[in-house]
Parts: sequence; C-alpha cells; structure tokens
Amino acid sequence: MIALFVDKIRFFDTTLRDGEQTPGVSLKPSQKVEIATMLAELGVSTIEAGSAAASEGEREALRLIAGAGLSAEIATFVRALPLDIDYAADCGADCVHLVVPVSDLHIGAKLRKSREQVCEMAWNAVEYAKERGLVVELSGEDASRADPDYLAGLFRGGVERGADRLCFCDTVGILTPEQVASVIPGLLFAPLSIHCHDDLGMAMTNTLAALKAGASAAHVTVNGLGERAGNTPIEELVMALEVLYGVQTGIRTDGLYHVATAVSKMTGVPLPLNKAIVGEMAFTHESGIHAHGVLRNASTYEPIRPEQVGRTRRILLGKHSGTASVQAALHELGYVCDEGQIAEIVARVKAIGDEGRRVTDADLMAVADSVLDLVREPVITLKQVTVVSGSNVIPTASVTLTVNGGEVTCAATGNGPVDAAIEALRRAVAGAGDIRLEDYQVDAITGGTDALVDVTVCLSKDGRMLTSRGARTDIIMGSVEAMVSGMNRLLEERG
Ligand SMILES: CC(=O)SCCNC(=O)CCNC(=O)[C@H](O)C(C)(C)COP(=O)(O)OP(=O)(O)OC[C@H]1O[C@@H](n2cnc3c(N)ncnc32)[C@H](O)[C@@H]1OP(=O)(O)O
Ligand SMILES: CC(=O)C(=O)O
Repeated sequence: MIALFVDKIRFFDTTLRDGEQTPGVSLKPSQKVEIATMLAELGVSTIEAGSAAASEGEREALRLIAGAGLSAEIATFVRALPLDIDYAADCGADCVHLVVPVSDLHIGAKLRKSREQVCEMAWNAVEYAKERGLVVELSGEDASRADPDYLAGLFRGGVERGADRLCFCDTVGILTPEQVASVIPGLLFAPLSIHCHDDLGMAMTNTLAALKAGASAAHVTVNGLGERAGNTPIEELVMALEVLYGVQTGIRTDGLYHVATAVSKMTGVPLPLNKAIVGEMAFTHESGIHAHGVLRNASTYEPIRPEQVGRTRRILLGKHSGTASVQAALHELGYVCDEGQIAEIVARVKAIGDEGRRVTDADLMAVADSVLDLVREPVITLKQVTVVSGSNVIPTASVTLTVNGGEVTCAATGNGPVDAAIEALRRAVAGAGDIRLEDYQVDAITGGTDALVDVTVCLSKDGRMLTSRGARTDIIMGSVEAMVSGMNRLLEERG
C-alpha cells in the first residue's frame, strides 16, 4: 500500500459541467436532476451542476438541483465576474468553482490582460462570492503551464480574501506524476483539489500522484466524460483507491455501474466495450483457459469481484472456448451430456466462431439438440408480420403466431418499426409467459444498404436470461427472427 496525504478524500464530481462539455452532449434540466440524485446517492462530496452563466436551461437545472435537498454540496462553474457569481447565488448554489486562467498563454492570448489584472479580478471575485454567502473553490486554469511563483501568490492572496479551497487544473492534460509531486506541496494554503484531463492518457495517474503529494480532493466525472479526451473517471479512481491503496472512499461502489450506464444512455456517449470497471467486457470471459480458471476460482482472472461494482460475471462462447466453459453453459441450460457429446458440441461451437459469429445461448441449444438427437416442437411459430412506418404515421406492427397450437394475432405501436414489432411479439406470447427484452444489439456484417444485419437479443423470463440471434438483410425480420428464436427457447420445457 502507498500512503496518501489525507485519510478522507473528497470527490468533486463535474460530470454535469466538464462532462457535459464533451462536444455534442447536452442534458435537459430533468436529466441533470436525475444524474445529480444518483451522484449524491453514490456519496460524492460536491456536484458541479453546470455553468450558471451558460444558459437559462443551465440556471433552471441548477435551481432544481440546489432545491432537491441532496446530501452533496452543489457547485457551479463561474468566471471571475460578478454577473456569473450573481447567477450562482440567485440559483441557490452552495459553492462556486471560481476558475481563473493562470498561465501567461491564457492570461495574454485569451484574456488579453496582465498577470496583475488577473490577480485583481480573481481576488475581487473571491471577496464578492464570500459576500454573497458562497463556498469558494478558487481554481487555477492551465496551472500546469503557469509560473509556480505567480500561481502560489494568486492562491495565497485568494485564501487571504476568503477562498475556502483551491484547485490545480491540468487543463490540457500535459502533467507528469513527477511534476505533480514537485509542484503540489508548495500550494497547500487551503485544502487543494486536483482537476486532470486525459489528453495523453495520464489523468488517473496524475490524480493519484496529486493525492499522494498533498491534494485532498479529486475532480472526477462518470465514465471519464469531459472536454476532448475527458477527465479522471470516478469509477476507475474509486476502485483503484479502494483496491490498490486500501482507502475507504465512502463511495457506494456497488452503484457505480448503474450510474455509468444511466449517464451513457442520457448523454448518448457509448461505453467502450473494454473500458475498465464499466465496459461490457470488463467482467466477461471467452478464452477457454480463462473461463476454466474463473469457474474454479474467480480470482485467477478477476482482480475484483463484479458484485463490488454492481455487475455480474459473464462467460461467452466462441472459437476460444474450451470444454469447461461449454460444459458450464450446457449445465446452466439444463443439458446432461457425456464426454463424447461435449467434445462434439465444443467442436461445433468453435466452427460457429470460426465463421466470425457470436455464439448465443439459442445457438448452443440448437447445437446441443442436434448432437443429442433431441427433437423439439417449437412452442411458437411465426405466421405473419406486417409493419407500417413512415413520415406521418405512428410505427405500428401486427403479428400472427401459433402459440402452443392456438393462433394469436396482436398489434402494437412503438418508437420505430423494430420497437413496434418486438412489442407486438411480446404481447402475442403474453399468455404463455412474460418475456422481457433486456438488451438489443445490431451489427451490419457487410457494408452498404443491402448489408446482412446480425441482431442479437437478450431476453428474460422469470429471472432466467437467454441470448439469441437473427441474421437477415432486413433489420425488422432479423429482429423478429432473433426474438422468435429466443422466445421459443425460453418457453420450452427445461430438463
Ligand atoms: C477549461 C474549461 O473547461 S473553462 C469552462 C468552459 N465552459 C464554458 O465555456 C461554459 C459555456 N460557455 C458559455 O456559455 C459562454 O462562453 C459564456 C456564457 C460563458 C460567455 O459567453 P460570451 O459572453 O458570449 O463570451 P465568449 O464565449 O465569446 O468568450 C468568453 C469570454 O469570457 C472571458 N473569460 C474567459 N474565462 C474567464 C474567466 N475565468 N474570468 C473572466 N472572464 C473570462 C473571455 O475573455 C471572453 O470575454 P471577452 O470576449 O470580453 O474577452
Ligand atoms: C476548469 C477546467 O475545467 C479546466 O481547467 O480544465
């Protein structure tokens, strides 16, 4: 374990300010309130809810979040201007993140002012924010490229005028941990935060280095969202601190995945598959040797338990699978096979993988049925599907199925034709079981508008999950095929 400077680290979450500065991301006030509530429940100390000066919508969000009675301190970004500070106070913020450019580049090229003028602006703003009853976190923007003596003087003067906390911003992500270790100890005139950007992939490393060198708070965002390459991801920092440094962060780690997926959905920024902690593959295993090890003892290939961050382990089948993982999947699906049958099933699973395809549960069941010579009458058969969609109609689908021998016709509307068709299918089988769509993924196997579309769905019934696929040139029929195949498997008698 490496000792950190303070026992209790504060997490200043800026998902709703720097995170929302991710180009193309824009949240409605109601979405901001939803995310702020989740962040407070997670246990962060401060939520930077936005930039009050930016727009009426931002002020509306700030008013709502500040009035929501959350346990976290509510902050807003402000420039060193009375107007911005007035917005913050009038909206009910607890705290201002008062940002002042401190490098000669930013002072000269951007503000076109002198070092002395910027000090004056910063100090006047601190005094004014204190008069308005706000907690002040005085931040040095582009501090990594500032003259350290000038920065120290500006910070010291700010604290003398009432600043409660300070923040060192590595605005363009150019620090090294060695520079952090040398500069941070000279700036501890008040509790100091570190705000890192990930332009060179160093945000996490530099944040940890600052916490070792004397900083007591880390600026973080969910999923590492933020300007350009983003900021330090809360999920990675919290888990690194807990697991590698033995720090009790006070963050409810089992809520991290829920917040990550909710933020990804609301911002429209997908989670990279292989992202640490929250990526889809972070607790998924396919290789035979890994799956075999994990099935005997999960620690062999998992540094932390998935449940610690609100996740579950998955073992996927494909061309890298071995006997142990195929056997475990067959057992889970209720099949009893001898050694020869398993060897044949493993060979056929690998053959599907060699064709470049994912192996779903329904694929495995089809292979197993064929190897075991099991003949199953399908519970449902599709007789027809009709979909209407266009510029002036609500997407509507009707389906006719035979379900356990009886004919059922159902219709539904949806957000689009696929959604309508899936809902119509769900309604048509409702008498046989409540089947829910948990996940829907689509890949175009070839380029162009005539591409073969590969749809994978994850369905659940009574807590049992199952994946299945459909592949057609028509996305609606590919989706229907995946649904019908999966529903059939979920409705079959097991054993
Ligand atoms: C590193 C960071 O993440 S900094 C935070 C970035 N966040 C944002 O920009 C929030 C969203 N921004 C906005 O909505 C708008 O830019 C506003 C409302 C803040 C300002 O809009 P405008 O008044 O039209 O100004 P514009 O965006 O063109 O330029 C920024 C102005 O702020 C000034 N400024 C920039 N930083 C500061 C500061 N810390 N303190 C005081 N003034 C500042 C600039 O000098 C410029 O003013 P000038 O044209 O008089 O020189
Ligand atoms: C303030 C801020 O977001 C930065 O300097 O990066």
